[in-house]
Amino acid sequence: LVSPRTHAAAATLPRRRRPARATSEDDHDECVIIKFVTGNAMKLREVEEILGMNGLPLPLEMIDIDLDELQESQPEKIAAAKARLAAEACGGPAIVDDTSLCLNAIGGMPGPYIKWFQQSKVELHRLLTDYDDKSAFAQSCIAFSPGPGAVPLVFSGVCNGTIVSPRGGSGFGWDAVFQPEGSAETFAEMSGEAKNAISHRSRALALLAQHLKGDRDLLVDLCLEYATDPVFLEDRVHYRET
Ligand SMILES: O=P(O)(O)OP(=O)(O)OP(=O)(O)OC[C@H]1O[C@@H](n2cnc3c(O)ncnc32)[C@H](O)[C@@H]1O
Ligand SMILES: [Mg+2]
Repeated sequence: LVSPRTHAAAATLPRRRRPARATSEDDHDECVIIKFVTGNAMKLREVEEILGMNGLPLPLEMIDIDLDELQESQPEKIAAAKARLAAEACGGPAIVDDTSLCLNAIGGMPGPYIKWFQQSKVELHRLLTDYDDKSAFAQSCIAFSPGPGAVPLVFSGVCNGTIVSPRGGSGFGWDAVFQPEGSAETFAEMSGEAKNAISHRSRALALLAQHLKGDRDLLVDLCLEYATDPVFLEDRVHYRET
């Protein structure tokens, strides 16, 4: 983490020394809450399970907003655009996840368009009927924005696997047709803990947590400098009980 407004260039900038804080300022730190923004309750649950109580150096609050999503083939760009919107909607630091499922035999499609495939009820395993190559990978792009107007940072986690006929009753989305490499079970046949131990999402969140744990004071400064009066999208927002 580096000085506000330039954090994307982290590697090239000297680290800022933070002055000693008065008690009232320390209290102010407690106001910095990072919002995890998603419209998907199942994704939300996994993120809570993966990060647990102490996964990040600042409190994380889940907020249910179904953000508009950029249509774009590069998932990192989609996640970054989503994080920008999320930070604007919350008026403060925000984290989002954008997930792709890429089938290698058909050039990585549907990739980030997987949500629309799911909604159209296309049976994913049938897409590969004419292909020997059933391999696929799931990718989670987790983007963090310290506040409105900031350049988000994106962390990517990948889980390789195979597309199979649907098996298993737990999980969500395409979990029943994705069998991760090295496992005899699909994600939907595994326990939540087993999925979280190897999933695309947990890999991306581990990178995020590793990045944010560096210097808590600097992270607080960064978030406070971007903080503005909250601009809530009143008609689309409701809080989730945490
Ligand atoms: O509000 P957001 O966070 O965007 O939630 P979403 O459901 O729109 O999620 P995505 O835009 O990332 O779309 C990914 C699609 O893949 C599904 N999905 C995401 N993560 C998954 C996972 O770990 N296992 C199975 N399906 C998943 C999800 O239900 C969507 O249909
Ligand atoms: Mg989405």
